[in-house]
Amino acid sequence: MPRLTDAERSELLPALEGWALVEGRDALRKTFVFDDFNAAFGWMTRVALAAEAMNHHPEWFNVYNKVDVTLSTHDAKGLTRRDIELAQRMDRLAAGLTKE
Ligand SMILES: C[C@H](O)[C@H](O)[C@H]1CNC2=NC(N)=NC(=O)C2=N1
Repeated sequence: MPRLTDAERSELLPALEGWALVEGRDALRKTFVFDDFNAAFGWMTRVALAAEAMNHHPEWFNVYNKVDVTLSTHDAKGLTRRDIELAQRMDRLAAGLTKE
């Protein structure tokens, strides 16, 4: 899986709501804020099943109602289409559940 080209980056990244490039690493990051732990962990469970089916796994850190997510393709040492796809799926699964 090739890393995203500059052209792909300028097309795909601005379309992602709330995701930002990580400094010093070719990765994307977003913090999801839910009502409570139940909502956060329920979402994580649904994302986990989708991620496993894609064979593409997030780096994430959960405290109570917040989930900090970092996406990167380890095999490619940077961003690929898979990261964009997982970001989109995460956003879709979180639709209507997040605060702000
Ligand atoms: C062996 C297995 O297919 C690979 O390690 C997969 C699993 N999940 C993965 N997830 C992510 N984020 N990046 C990868 O390169 C990756 N590779």
